[in-house]
Amino acid sequence: MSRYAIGKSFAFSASHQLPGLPEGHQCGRLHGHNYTVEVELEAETLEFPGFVTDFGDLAPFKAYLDATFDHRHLNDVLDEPPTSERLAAHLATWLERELLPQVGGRLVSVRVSETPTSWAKFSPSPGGGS
Ligand SMILES: Nc1nc2c(c(=O)[nH]1)N=C([C@H](O)[C@H](O)COP(=O)(O)OP(=O)(O)OP(=O)(O)O)CN2
Ligand SMILES: [Zn+2]
Repeated sequence: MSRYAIGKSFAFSASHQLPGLPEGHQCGRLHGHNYTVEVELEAETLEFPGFVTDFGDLAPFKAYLDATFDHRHLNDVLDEPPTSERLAAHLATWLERELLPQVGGRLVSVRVSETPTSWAKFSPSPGGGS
C-alpha cells in the first residue's frame, strides 16, 4: 500500500549526566547538548488540501519541548538516565497520548540527536502504541 510521510524538526538545549559509565567516560561528566528532535508521521490518504497533517498541528509538541526540556537538566525531567534512546521513547509516548488522537497521521518514529554525528530512534509498534 502506498503511504505518504512528513517530518518536522524541533530543537532544545539541555544538560545531562549519564550515571554508571566507566571511570573517565566523557558522558559521566555534567555537560550539555543542542538537541534535535525529528518527528515522522505517515498516512495512506491525505486530508484537505493535501496534508498528512498540517505541520502547524505539531505546535503543541514544540510547546511541550520548550516547557519541559529546554534549558533544563534532563536528569531532573526523566526518571531514568536521559540517553537519546530514552528521550526518543518518552517523546513518542507523549505524542501518541497527548497529540496524535487530535491530529491526522500515524507516528512512524521520533529521532533524537545530541550531536551532528549521532542519533537514536524510537518507532512505536504498529497498532500497539509505544
Ligand atoms: N547509544 C548512546 N550512546 C551514547 C549516548 C546516548 O544517548 N546513546 N550519549 C552519549 C553522551 O551523551 C555524549 O555526550 C554524546 O556522545 P558522542 O556522540 O560520542 O559525542 P561526541 O561529541 O564525542 O561526538 P564525536 O562526533 O565523536 O566528536 C554517549 N553515548
Ligand atoms: Zn551527552
